[in-house]
Amino acid sequence: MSSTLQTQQTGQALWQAAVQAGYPAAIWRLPNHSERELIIDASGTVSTVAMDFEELPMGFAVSPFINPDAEQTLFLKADFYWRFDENGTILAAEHKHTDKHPALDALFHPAPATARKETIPAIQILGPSGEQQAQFEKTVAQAIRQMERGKFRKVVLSRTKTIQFDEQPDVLMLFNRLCKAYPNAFVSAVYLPERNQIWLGATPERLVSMDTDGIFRTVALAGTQSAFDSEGRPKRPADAPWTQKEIEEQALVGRYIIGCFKKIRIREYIEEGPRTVVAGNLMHLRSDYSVDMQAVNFPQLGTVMLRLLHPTSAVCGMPREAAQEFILQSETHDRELYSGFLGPVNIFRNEGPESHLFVNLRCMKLEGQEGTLYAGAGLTEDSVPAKEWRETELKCDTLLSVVTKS
Ligand SMILES: C=C(O[C@@H]1C=C(C(=O)O)C=C[C@H]1O)C(=O)O
Repeated sequence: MSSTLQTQQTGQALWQAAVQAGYPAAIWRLPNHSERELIIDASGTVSTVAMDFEELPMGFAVSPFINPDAEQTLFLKADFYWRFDENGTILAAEHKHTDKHPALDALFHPAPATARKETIPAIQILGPSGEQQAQFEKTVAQAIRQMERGKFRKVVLSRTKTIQFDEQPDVLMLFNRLCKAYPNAFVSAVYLPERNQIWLGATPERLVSMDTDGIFRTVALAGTQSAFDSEGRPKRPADAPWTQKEIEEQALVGRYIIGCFKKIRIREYIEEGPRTVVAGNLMHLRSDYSVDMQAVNFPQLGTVMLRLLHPTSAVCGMPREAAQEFILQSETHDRELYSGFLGPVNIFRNEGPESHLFVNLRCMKLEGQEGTLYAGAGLTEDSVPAKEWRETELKCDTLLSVVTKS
């Protein structure tokens, strides 16, 4: 490890160097943490792996929505790893390669980082059109009819919103703004050179976490309302009114998780909630589940549960197969990595490795100057099409308000 590197590089310069040289890179900040972590895969390509926490090295996983048994998961190896504090001071660094690696030239002697643009480039909203809104609402009505006929009980329908930046946005600046705006979200930016994409997001939904103490965690998150009242004042979470539709919708996600525990005969889980949680401009209902993996003597619990859980009924529906079929038939866009999962795997912190996978929500795919925002809404028999559209608008705003405000 080079000492020059430790003192002179900043997250900004390293990220820029990786992107300019075409090396896969991921930067993230865990919920309620201040440290940022950055990895670079020096192979230059992202591999496709089966998600197995016991087998995988230290890295960052990214999964598409469609990923049966999590066997087609993209994986960025942590050939280079740094941890920074809020001000960019390096707290820890770990490198698998020596000074001979060609990646080093690009990373450690980068072209001077272009001056930080303090202002965000202007954007134009390219879509959706009124026609797309009408189409979305028509599909909601179709889903309601199918649910009335008993085809499925819940389905999550999504849509996109396309924006065009007037010039290339500074991704690290947007990342830092998201970290500041949403302290309790998982904030990340992932550069995938083969796809020529950067995915940026601030998600409120944990899918599978395992900390150094061997505690497994997951959540049931659903139900959405604005975090502000009609006069724009923040609502008190404890006073948030939830309708029967939303309570039922969240309960379905919880039941699905408990069903997964039952399948593998885990009875010793702790369930807390549901309670109202704030996620930026929104509020949701959330129940938390945890299992002490040592106490149940089940070290593979994370891997097994991930395969059973994804995609949960928070992003797909229930029963899963029928809901997924409806999504694939009715949505007019490819979800790609939206509503998949992403996060650090086997990152060594303190005493041992930790893994934290989140559902890829409140995210934007950036291709050059074009950004695609994704948002979905959980539909049940009691859904009202116009309200579901409004909900997806609010979900797009979580990211949009941060990437456009100057
Ligand atoms: C599907 C999304 O969010 C999910 C759906 C929710 C809902 O239907 O109320 C709430 C939180 C998330 O589990 C999204 O943000 O795109």
